Amino acid sequence: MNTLTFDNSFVRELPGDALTHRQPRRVTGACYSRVPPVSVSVPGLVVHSREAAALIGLSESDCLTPQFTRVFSGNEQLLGMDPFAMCYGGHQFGNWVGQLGDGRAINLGEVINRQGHRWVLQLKGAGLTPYSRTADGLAVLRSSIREFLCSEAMFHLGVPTTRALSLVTTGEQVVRDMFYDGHPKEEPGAVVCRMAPSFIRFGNFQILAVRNELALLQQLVDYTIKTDFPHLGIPSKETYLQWIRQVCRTTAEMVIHWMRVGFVHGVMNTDNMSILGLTIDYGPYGWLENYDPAWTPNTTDASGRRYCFGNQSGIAHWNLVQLANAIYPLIGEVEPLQESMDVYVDVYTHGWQQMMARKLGFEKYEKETDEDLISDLLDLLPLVETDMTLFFRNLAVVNIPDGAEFSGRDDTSMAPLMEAYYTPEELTPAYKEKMIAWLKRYGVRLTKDGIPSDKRREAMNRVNPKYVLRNYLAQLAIDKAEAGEHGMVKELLEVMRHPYDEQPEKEHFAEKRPEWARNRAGCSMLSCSS
Ligand SMILES: Nc1ncnc2c1ncn2[C@@H]1O[C@H](COP(=O)(O)OP(=O)(O)OP(=O)(O)O)[C@@H](O)[C@H]1O
Ligand SMILES: [Mg+2]
Repeated sequence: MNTLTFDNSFVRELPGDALTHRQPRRVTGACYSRVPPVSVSVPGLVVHSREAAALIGLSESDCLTPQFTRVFSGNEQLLGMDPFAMCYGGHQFGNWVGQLGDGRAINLGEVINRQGHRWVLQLKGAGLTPYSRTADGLAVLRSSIREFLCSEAMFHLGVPTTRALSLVTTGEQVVRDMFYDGHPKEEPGAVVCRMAPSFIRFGNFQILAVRNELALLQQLVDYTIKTDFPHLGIPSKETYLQWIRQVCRTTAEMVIHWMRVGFVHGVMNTDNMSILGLTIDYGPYGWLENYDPAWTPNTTDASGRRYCFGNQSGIAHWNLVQLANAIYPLIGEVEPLQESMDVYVDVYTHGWQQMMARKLGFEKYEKETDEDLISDLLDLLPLVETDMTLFFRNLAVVNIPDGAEFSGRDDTSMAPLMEAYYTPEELTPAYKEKMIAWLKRYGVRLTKDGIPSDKRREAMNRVNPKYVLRNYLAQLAIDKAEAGEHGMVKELLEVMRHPYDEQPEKEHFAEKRPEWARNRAGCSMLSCSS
């Protein structure tokens, strides 16, 4: 542990708040406030991620020391740490809300690992900061388990994400009104240590632009380019535009991955958009079970569905426009910024098409055939409750003979897909006919590529996961953990380390949502209360 090397560039190179007390306040002329984590009474390690630990050179045995638990609960600071909370603002649900900031996240320091890579260590739930506004700076076990498991599950799925190093319980109770309906209750408190090369969000730039702190805005942009986009070279107007275009590309790629695996972020406010295109803030997120583009897990968003599955790409674009507006004063011209926004549309459109083609096992997207084939499938899926993950995974085993025309004459061709339907007994002959007709066209398309079935299956299985962090699975692990039993959290982490592999003894974790979970809180409905 004491071998960690820190290089705290953010606090070294950027101006901080002159005040050092913890009380919530408006912080101007600064990018952060120094604030140490609050000590907790009985820290207890629930789980850690060996892959995340390895990124900063920590071994398995390092993670099992009492010091590891002390440090990542906030009870001990290592030499070289210089804790701070960042100042940022944001658009929440489309409205500018002013200063937000790390209200319960505290950055411990920036580790430089043996390969020279920078990893910022950040505790979430570590106590009051100047940015806590009226809240308590804490996090509960329920939401911390969700954050920890999903961060690592996403990493193993190949989705750009912040990482989770550790999850500790604090031994303290935290009061939460889960559905904001006047029923507060005590829940166990917890702290997650996250890691990312940078936790800077769109909102870090926005707050400076809105306040007209333009010199500081430029300083933060220059710092970001120098630290996280060094290949762009010396900051200049042209560099700023290149930078924005790169943020457009990485953001598009991130959302394409979400669409590939069926992830719904749930609260895509501009303060939850990472400048590195990493998925950040695992709050009221959810995994698409039955394919329904209008689905959102976030109860706070139930009426508008702003952040539902099908809107994610459009919202990311809207958020990028807000970022472009924020850096406009450094460019002074609208046109090049507008053109940069087109990069997003371009990268998203083409990337999404290629991604869908790969999900279907094609070598590459062919507009003439695939445009209709894909859109017809996406029209078919919501007609009856169809589990997205199982549908695509099982599509690989639909029997389409190599080289020979796929007949798709009767129901038997659909057999592997039956597992994906929530009420298979209710499939009407008309629906089956439509699906079989689609499968027939799909078969013709596959024959055209001529990839041998086993090769195609392998390729499909590398992009269509078997195991995702189904909402009800996380909830079952939470129920057990709240009763003091952490085994399922660890077991889920293990399963999610190999999401594309068959794990015969873990088949039950690949099953579609059971009926009891359809309307249960935590499984299909989540609030922002965490
Ligand atoms: N319990 C809390 N105490 C203090 N501030 C909070 C708390 N919960 C949320 N906030 C703050 O409210 C704002 C919006 O919250 P949001 O739910 O997006 O973030 P979060 O889950 O706390 O954290 P992050 O985005 O860092 O993952 C942020 O400024 C956040 O720090
Ligand atoms: Mg947030």
